[in-house]
Amino acid sequence: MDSFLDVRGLTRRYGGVAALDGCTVDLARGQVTGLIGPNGAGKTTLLNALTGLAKPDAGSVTFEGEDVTGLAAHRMAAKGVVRSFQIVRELGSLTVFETLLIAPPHQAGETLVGALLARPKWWAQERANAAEARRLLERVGLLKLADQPSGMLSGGQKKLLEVARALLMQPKLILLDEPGAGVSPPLREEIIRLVRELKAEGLSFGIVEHDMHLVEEVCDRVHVLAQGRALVSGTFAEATSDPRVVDAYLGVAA
Ligand SMILES: Nc1ncnc2c1ncn2[C@@H]1O[C@H](COP(=O)(O)OP(=O)(O)OP(=O)(O)O)[C@@H](O)[C@H]1O
Repeated sequence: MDSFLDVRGLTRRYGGVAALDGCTVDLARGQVTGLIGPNGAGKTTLLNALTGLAKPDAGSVTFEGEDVTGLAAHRMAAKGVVRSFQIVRELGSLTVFETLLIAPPHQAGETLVGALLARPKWWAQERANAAEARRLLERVGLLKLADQPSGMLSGGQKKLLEVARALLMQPKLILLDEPGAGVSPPLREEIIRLVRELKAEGLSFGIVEHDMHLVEEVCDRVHVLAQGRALVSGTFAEATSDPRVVDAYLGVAA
């Protein structure tokens, strides 16, 4: 089988809490994989561990056959694994265009603040990225808002801008943390359309999401996480009809 992203026995502890506890999941090339599960299941920690923001205590991550366990964010991004970063409120006075350009995390730093501190480097990259940034804003339907302060964007428009920022890094795999959260229904449909379109072009996705409509619409497969590990994997229909999953969501001890 084509090996894309394979997570084996990943463990990450915070004090006495095992946020990930021997988590084994795989994300397939060219597919949208949902990472779902009740609050505190370890979904965000998994995204963080895959993108250098949480160092695993045990286990392994392999991407395209190469061991990438614990690599820093910029190194994962260079390999083609990129996660979306929330647009922080303090940068709301920057225009949409500037916000897109200031945030190529694999280049200038892992955070927006890091990107700001690395300004000279950023200016050089800005010129190279400007044309591509315009193209991507058009792609996600935000070009008409390019000169507006990004703080004025709605929740859904911010999510679209986050996807554009991830795309600027020319990834193979995009990891999205709750793309449907705080998004109005029309823009949620727009995000669903965009993810499907990008998948058709060969991009792969891993999506952490509580909005089951969005998961059902875009995910080829889902892994249901509970208590730091994968409980059930399969299609959305298979997973959500599994009694163990129902129990996990209802808070019944596994
Ligand atoms: N930085 C941290 N420090 C301490 N505990 C943490 C930290 N990050 C996560 N945890 C704990 O690890 C567990 C898993 O958290 P995580 O955020 O990964 O779950 P989640 O599935 O993303 O939850 P949600 O759906 O509510 O966002 C929780 O018990 C959480 O309190």
